[in-house]
Amino acid sequence: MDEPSATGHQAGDTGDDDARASVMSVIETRGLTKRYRGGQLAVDGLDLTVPAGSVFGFLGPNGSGKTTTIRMLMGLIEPTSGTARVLGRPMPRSTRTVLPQVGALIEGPALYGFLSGRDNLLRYDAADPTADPRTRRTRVAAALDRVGLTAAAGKKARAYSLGMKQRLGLAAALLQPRRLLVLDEPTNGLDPQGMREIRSLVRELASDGTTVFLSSHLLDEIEQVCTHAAVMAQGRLVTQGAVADLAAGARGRLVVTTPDTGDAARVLKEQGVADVVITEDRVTGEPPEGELADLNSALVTAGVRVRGFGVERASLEDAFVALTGEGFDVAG
Ligand SMILES: Nc1ncnc2c1ncn2[C@@H]1O[C@H](COP(=O)(O)OP(=O)(O)OP(=O)(O)O)[C@@H](O)[C@H]1O
Repeated sequence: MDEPSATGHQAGDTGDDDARASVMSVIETRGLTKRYRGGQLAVDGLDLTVPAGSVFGFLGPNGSGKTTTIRMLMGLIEPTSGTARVLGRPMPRSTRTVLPQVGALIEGPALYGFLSGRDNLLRYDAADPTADPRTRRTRVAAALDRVGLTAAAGKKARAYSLGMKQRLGLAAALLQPRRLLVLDEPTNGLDPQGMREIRSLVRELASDGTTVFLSSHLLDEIEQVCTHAAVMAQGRLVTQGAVADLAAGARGRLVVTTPDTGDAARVLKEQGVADVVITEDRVTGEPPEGELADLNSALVTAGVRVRGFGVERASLEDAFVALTGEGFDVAG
């Protein structure tokens, strides 16, 4: 693949196979804040660090400030205070150097319905002053192939399904080699099949070393595709880090499967298990510190017939609840 054509490289700024790039933060913000004119504090003192090569999930309920952050990162709006660096350069000051190296899909792709998918891409590329017209057709064909739209390339875009439109938008973001892809809610409005397609495409892109920053209000989506995540709530960063570490920070629930749920619940409470809940043949609760085998043995000694005993793996949702004391409830 060609190198990005930007000039004035600094250390770790020359490509994905550069070992130095792996230690660089692709996105870094410090105290990033946006207060809209109406007084709404949309983003409040955000310190975000996105490692190179990560698939970074930017998670938060609707209205938590994700789109506002992305718009500041892309130099579309000015922060009220704080700083943002993308690919090591300050934004919005370096927009012209940085943006050619970033593929973005923000708020749905802008497509011409009367043009075919292929012609949309040709036109989009022609509007990019950094794109080489001599390689245009080849690059468009490669991007269509990448997103699985080769067979449908000649169809008018208005005949595309929502998922195909999203994929065409991704193809537009992939017309040139990119070091960073920024996708704002890429699966929003898609059916489960369309969601799966976009997710597997994201995984594939990431396996080539491209850093992917994607926003979502879907916890399980982040768990499925992301290596790292940041969680936003009401404009503030709740937590960030490797997805595995975030979930590991929260303890999973103890689950006992038994026909003797009443007795089991009583024994578990006596043994210090908190928040005991009975659902059908399962009793769950917050495991106490200490040896879990002792709990099992207390159940058996009390004559409780135990079919299953274990601790469920903590999810990102458990972590969110533990950190905010609230459920991860989203509207829409
Ligand atoms: N142009 C604007 N003027 C005033 N307030 C705004 C503007 N854009 C967003 N807001 C407000 O800022 C807050 C954060 O909005 P933002 O769109 O960044 O959140 P989000 O997490 O991206 O949510 P969504 O997924 O719904 O877009 C919300 O309360 C929203 O109403």
